[in-house]
Amino acid sequence: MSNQSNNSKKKIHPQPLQNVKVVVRIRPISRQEEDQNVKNIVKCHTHREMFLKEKKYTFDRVFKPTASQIELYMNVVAPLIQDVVEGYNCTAFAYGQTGTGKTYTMTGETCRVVGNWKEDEYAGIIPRAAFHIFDELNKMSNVDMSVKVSYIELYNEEIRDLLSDDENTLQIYTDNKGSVSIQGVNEISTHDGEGICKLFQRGIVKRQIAPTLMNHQSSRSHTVFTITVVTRESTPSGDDILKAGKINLVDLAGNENIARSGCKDLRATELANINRSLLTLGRVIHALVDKSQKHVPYRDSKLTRILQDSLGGHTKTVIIATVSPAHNSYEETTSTLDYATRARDIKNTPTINEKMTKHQIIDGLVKEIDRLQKDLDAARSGTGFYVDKENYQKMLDAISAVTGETISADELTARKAERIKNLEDLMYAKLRQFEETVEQCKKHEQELETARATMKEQDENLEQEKFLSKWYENQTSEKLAEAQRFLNVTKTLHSEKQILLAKLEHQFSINVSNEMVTHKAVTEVTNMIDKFGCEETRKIKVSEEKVRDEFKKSVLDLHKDLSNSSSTIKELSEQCESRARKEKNGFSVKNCILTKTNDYLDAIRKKTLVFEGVLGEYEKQLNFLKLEVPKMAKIYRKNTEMFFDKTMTLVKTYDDEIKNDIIEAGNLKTLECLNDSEKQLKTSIEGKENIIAMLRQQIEDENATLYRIQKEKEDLMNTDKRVKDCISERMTHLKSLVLESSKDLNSSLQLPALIDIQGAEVQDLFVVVKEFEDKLNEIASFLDEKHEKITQCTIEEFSRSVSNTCKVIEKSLDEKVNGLIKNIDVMMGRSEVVESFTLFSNNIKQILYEQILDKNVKASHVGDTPVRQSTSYPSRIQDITPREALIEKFKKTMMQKLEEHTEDGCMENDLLLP
Ligand SMILES: Nc1ncnc2c1ncn2[C@@H]1O[C@H](COP(=O)(O)OP(=O)(O)OP(=O)(O)O)[C@@H](O)[C@H]1O
Repeated sequence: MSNQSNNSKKKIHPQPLQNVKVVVRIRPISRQEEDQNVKNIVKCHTHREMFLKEKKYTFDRVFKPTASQIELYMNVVAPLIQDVVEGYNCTAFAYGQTGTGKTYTMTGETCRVVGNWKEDEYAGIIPRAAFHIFDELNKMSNVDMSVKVSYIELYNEEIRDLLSDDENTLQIYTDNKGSVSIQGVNEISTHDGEGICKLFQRGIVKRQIAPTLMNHQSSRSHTVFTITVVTRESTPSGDDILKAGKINLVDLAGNENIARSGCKDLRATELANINRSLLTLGRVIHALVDKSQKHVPYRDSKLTRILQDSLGGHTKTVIIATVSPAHNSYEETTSTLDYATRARDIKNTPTINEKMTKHQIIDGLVKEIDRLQKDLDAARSGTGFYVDKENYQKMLDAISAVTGETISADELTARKAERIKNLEDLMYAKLRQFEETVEQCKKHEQELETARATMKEQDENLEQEKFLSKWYENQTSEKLAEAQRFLNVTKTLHSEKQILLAKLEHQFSINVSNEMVTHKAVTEVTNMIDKFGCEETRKIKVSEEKVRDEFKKSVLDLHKDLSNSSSTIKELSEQCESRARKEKNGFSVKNCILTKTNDYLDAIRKKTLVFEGVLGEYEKQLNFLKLEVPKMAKIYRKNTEMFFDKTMTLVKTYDDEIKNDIIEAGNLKTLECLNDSEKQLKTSIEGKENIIAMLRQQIEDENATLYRIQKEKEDLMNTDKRVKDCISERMTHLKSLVLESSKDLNSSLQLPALIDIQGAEVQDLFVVVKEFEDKLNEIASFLDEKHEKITQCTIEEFSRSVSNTCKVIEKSLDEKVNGLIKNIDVMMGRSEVVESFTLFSNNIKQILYEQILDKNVKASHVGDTPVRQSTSYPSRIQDITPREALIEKFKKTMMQKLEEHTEDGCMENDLLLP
């Protein structure tokens, strides 16, 4: 049975009258028409007005040939879709001459949607509406919905179901409320737009199409594609609001004249039928508009019967009149536009089909059963077909109401006969329906029983749930209070945590920065110590090497000089000795010289010893320094590392006071270390100063000795000079004497000859000899004297030589002494080392103060530290009683109450909740 038969159960709310909406779509000139050089005789004036030649027409909308499918859909059909979902019945049908675009408008070129229905350029109304309906339904929430589709064809005045596999024709019937239904039409449920399109495609292939002269794919039947939407919404009162709306999308076959269409035989019969139904449609429209006509000939054709509700009924209707702009279609276009113009005056009363509650349905069914029961009783009690008198009267009234005519008895009899036939059909249908309904009632009764039992159970459950919910309510408020307490504690802890975190962050940033400062300072100090240690060690090494070389050289030179001196002196002594040997008193001179020389050598040896002693001392000092400097560097390094480690440990603690104390302690410790180092240095410096003083003393002693030696040397030199002068004088004198003596000696050698010869003269000779002897004695004494003088000269010469040698030695010694003094100066450089140490330690102190203490970031005040206090909060969260235990408790309570009530004889079901 069609969904339309259910209309009898629907509650219909009358609505204000609403004119049928009429739009016109002008097709573009086709290629065929272009070839025929047809003239365009249709012009659009505004979007509501158009001209056919000079005649002006006004419609709800006029679509130009260029108007797109989507433009037409959005303006004409889209508003109806919303109405359908609301529960209205709507109809959109295309009417017009064959080949003017009815199928193009309703179906489109491919009878489906490609992509989004709002964007596809070519889809017609039906596929687009299929998707649009689901878009609208999907916007609704908490609504059950069902969408059904039916598709019928009216061909040669016979109705065929395009969605059914059998070829049976279907019957139309009108129910007692005047609603037209098609018996047995297939209504197929679908869940999406795609599903609707598929059904549409399934049906369309069965549609009667044939080529005509006017359209090579001319639709030879009228089709009605119906989408029914039922929504069910539950109200808080428990009733269901049912809304049932539908849209009929009608594609009529084209009106055409047989001659132009070129139809013959079968096609001509087809055309005659098409034209008849369209003619009736025209008459119906005319009758609806013409107030003088009381009878609307819906029944004259099946098309008008199907469209009865859409024309002057409760449906919202839109007519799309399609026209060709070609001059050779002038007559058909005029006819279509005249139709359309007339149709604009048709008035409908659209109503929403809604609100069918369960109770109302049951009431309706009971009444229907009652009525049918009466009919059945009447039929059983008589022969033939009987209808209950009251029902019969209602039928008559209904006929009068529908036709609105006063009819003659014969007419009435004829109509009654037809009506009775219809009623017979209906009766059988109703009987079947009745039986089905009785079955359903039984089923419903059973369901009712089950529902009652379920309700009872649910009541009990409800009590139990009330009990549980009350209990949970109490628990919830307790838990809420507990949670609030926790919340307060958490809030306090959170704010304290924020303060502590801020402090911690602040402290951490200080620590990081201090760590960097300290690290930098320590690195600098360590580098300085390393550099200092290296530099000083290098300096000491250099000076040590230098001094050692100098000393070695000095000592070597000294030894060399001494050996040279010794050999020179030896030589001189030998010379002297040989000379002295020639002289009488030579030994005494030699001894004298040797004694002097030995004295001198002794003095030099002594000096050498002193030098060697100084050198030894100096080496000792050097060795001491060599050991001392790395030790001190080590101590510095150790102290600094110690300080760094301590500072590192300290910066990792958060307590400012402790930190400051420890930093101070660290600084004190460092200072102590520095002081210790300073003291050690001082002691070392003092030691070095003593050594230097001692060395100075030694140098002074050496200087004194040197001075003495110099003095002695000077004395010696003076003596030498004198001896030398004397010797040279004597030598000169002696030489002259020897010369003279030799002269005298030569002359004396001539005397004996003179005696022999001159005897007389012997006396004279003796005298002369005596004189000679005297002279010899004189010469001897003179020679003695001379000898003495010569010895003196030799001594002087020797002294001079010695003096020269001594000068050389002295010069060499001077150089050595100067070298020694220089070396002592180099040694004095140790005081520079000490000074560098002092400077260095001061630098370190400064760095430690400036880099660490001054640059160390002092902690600033970051909020008050939260006061230590005990926070009270529940140490354990009580478990929630399990549901099963609660249900057990509830049951017990119920049993107790029941017993108490039974004892009291009270039957009230007023068990109190806990
Ligand atoms: N607005 C339009 N724009 C473009 N082409 C159109 C338009 N209207 C119709 N046509 C074309 O005109 C031809 C005939 O259209 P259609 O089959 O829809 O006419 P019809 O009115 O349904 O004819 P019939 O009554 O014979 O079935 C088709 O080829 C169609 O593509």
